[in-house]
Amino acid sequence: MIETKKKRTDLRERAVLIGVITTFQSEEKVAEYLDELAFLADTAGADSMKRFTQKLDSPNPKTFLGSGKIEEIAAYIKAEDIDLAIFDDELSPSQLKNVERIFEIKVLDRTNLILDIFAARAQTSYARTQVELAQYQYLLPRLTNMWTHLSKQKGGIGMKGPGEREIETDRRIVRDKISLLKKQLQKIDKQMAIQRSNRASMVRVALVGYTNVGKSTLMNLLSKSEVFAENKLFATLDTTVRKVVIHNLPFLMSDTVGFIRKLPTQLVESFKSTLDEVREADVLLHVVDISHPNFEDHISTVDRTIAEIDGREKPTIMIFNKIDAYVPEHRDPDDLQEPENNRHLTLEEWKSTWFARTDRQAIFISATEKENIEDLRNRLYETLAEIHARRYPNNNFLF
Ligand SMILES: Nc1nc2c(ncn2[C@@H]2O[C@H](COP(=O)(O)OP(=O)(O)OP(=O)(O)O)[C@@H](O)[C@H]2O)c(=O)[nH]1
Ligand SMILES: [Mg+2]
Repeated sequence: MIETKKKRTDLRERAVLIGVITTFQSEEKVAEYLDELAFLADTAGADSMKRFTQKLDSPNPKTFLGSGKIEEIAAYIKAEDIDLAIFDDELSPSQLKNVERIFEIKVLDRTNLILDIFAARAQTSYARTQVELAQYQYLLPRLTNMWTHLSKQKGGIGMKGPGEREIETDRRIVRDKISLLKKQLQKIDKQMAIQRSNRASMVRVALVGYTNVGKSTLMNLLSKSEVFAENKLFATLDTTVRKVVIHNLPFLMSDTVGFIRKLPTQLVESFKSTLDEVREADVLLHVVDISHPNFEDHISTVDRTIAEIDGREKPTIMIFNKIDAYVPEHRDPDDLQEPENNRHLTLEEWKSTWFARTDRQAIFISATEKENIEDLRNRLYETLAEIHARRYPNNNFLF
């Protein structure tokens, strides 16, 4: 037989990314979403070979995209030996099936990809159980037509977890599995609640923020411990709690899972217990990567997710991290047009905007360059000492 395709030596999969431009999603926004999708794909172990976008007023009910675009992508997939097509938007189960038939490769959406990364990264049995529950919940409505026509041996991205083993299983078994997992989680939750209540008389602080902003790096810095940090999305899946002492004030600090746009609702649901740390915290430290072009969107995503977890307003300190990497976008001084976004603002301008706000404190730091960390410590001390004194009037930590 003649070898038509070039031999592939690496283990990484080759992916195409697909997004749609609509009245709600400008071309610029879609480009940003696809950047993030490419980062997610990279974290999952796939190289993004090409991006396809289409302007759509409403998605095609059968194939999501129009038939011309579908054919164009299918041709590319064949010619370039692509393993995986990833949509930024969620497809209906039948659209997914139809597109898979035409492309003859795995088709994932953003939710699926995030679930896959979580599955690969879950370390403890608690995290694994949570992810598994989310996967089954995602699988349930798609069970009748998921991947049945694809080779089951192939494996790889999107095939970890229940999808791979139990394609033929009927919904009843999946439902049983879901309720079993829920019971297991409840049991662990109870144990964790007891553990939490044993941590007596200490003020509690939770680090929250978008994924990859530097939460774990900051945790390491403040607690002088070693928490896994790296330039990948969702490096942290399990909440880590450390005792931190600033001057003479001890408190508990927890590092939590990062948030992301369109974090699958199933995941938010099953991670709610992990996020009890957030719910039970006295103060939130909302870490932001100011060097990221979309950091303002990230702030709103995180605020929205926090509101979902716990509606109550909590004292929040905004920590703008990575100031060492912040570069304002160049803007022609003669340009009189209203700028489309705030990316031209200097760091000083950002500071004065945030310092002027009365609802939230803000501080600007670099965790890796250790810039402004003393300020942060002092700020934390002031805020926490006050809470501590109010809550434990007889426990005089000062002397
Ligand atoms: N330039 C720069 N990079 C930083 C800074 N702080 C953290 N990083 C880098 O940002 C990346 C992500 O850091 P993490 O601490 O893992 O981020 P995280 O928020 O815990 O991420 P998840 O656990 O994935 O949600 C790492 O490569 C860090 O080295 C900083 O102040 N400046
Ligand atoms: Mg982390």
